Amino acid sequence: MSFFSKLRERLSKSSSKIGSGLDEIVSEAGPAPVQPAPSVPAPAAPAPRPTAEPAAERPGFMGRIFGSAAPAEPRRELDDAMLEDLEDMLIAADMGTDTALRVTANIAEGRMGRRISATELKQALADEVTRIMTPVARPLPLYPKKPQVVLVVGVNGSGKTTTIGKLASQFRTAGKSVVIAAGDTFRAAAVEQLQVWGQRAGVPVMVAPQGSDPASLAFEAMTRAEAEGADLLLIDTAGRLQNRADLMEELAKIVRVIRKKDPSAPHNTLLVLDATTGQNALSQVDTFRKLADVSGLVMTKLDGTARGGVLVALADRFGLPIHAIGVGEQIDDLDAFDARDFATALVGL
Ligand SMILES: Nc1nc2c(ncn2[C@@H]2O[C@H](COP(=O)(O)OP(=O)(O)OP(=O)(O)O)[C@@H](O)[C@H]2O)c(=O)[nH]1
Repeated sequence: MSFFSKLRERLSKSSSKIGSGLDEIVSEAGPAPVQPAPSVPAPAAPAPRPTAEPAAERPGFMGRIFGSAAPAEPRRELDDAMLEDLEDMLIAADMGTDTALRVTANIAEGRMGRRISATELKQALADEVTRIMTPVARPLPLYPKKPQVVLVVGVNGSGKTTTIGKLASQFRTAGKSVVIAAGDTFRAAAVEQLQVWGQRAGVPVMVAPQGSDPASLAFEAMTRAEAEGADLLLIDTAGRLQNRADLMEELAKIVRVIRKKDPSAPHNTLLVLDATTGQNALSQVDTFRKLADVSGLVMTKLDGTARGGVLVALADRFGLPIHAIGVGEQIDDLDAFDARDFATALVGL
């Protein structure tokens, strides 16, 4: 199955919320406007011929020639009330107030007073989402630097381990050599999980005794990656946010230590976000940008949530590159982020 088909299928909670929201908004229209009465009296209608079919269902002349046309879609005049409904629906779909307002205003431009269908509205929304997201849809940049050091940050449970496993596997498939460092040394379960992913991906995972200093593990991993001429070093980190000062110090120390080996490292700092947290993802970006020099985002768990609209809010507010999205727990359920594919799937087109 192509990733786009998977995305369409797995984004269905978000897309059915948005898609059916737009259908409802349009169907809330009152009766179609009354046509002005013809100035010339119409000729008396011929007496209806007895027929099994109601006359209204008979196809017109063009329909008889080209085959029967689909029933016309309901339409609603785009006015202030409809825009307000649209804005509320976008906010409910986790796009955030500012983004919802901007998107609504852009959709209104040039369309006020026109009677539009749900399909036209979906198309207009997909265009707006694509416009916002195109500048941030950038795959993880790869540098000739060996090893390219990728620091992976994010709160516990956001999907860091899984993302590292999936990335490692994809890089391996692309012929790159990879080393993983299990930098959350406090959580034995996290280390074990990373080892399982490493096995699946065929990538060595460097671990340290529970509770030991993650920075010294990072240094050892850097030494090994250099010695082996590895293309990439992926470093997992702890995600405890209860004590930000500790976490900040831990991350800063990892960076200090790897810079002893390569002053330009880390080359990427990926923040992994869980789509099911909705608007909370915005405050996580704020927090992690203060803790680390976040260079790009990965959004996981877009399957199984109706809150996928938050990715639009993130793109609009921060403009940070979105490198990849996750739509499941399997190794091939992560792929580069494509703005048009995402927008189309999100609105249910
Ligand atoms: N449905 C779904 N589940 C995912 C996705 N990505 C990760 N998960 C699941 O989310 C859970 C947490 O993922 P982890 O990769 O362990 O998250 P973490 O950030 O490393 O968390 P810690 O190990 O607690 O630090 C696991 O059960 C994963 O299988 C995704 O894209 N979709």
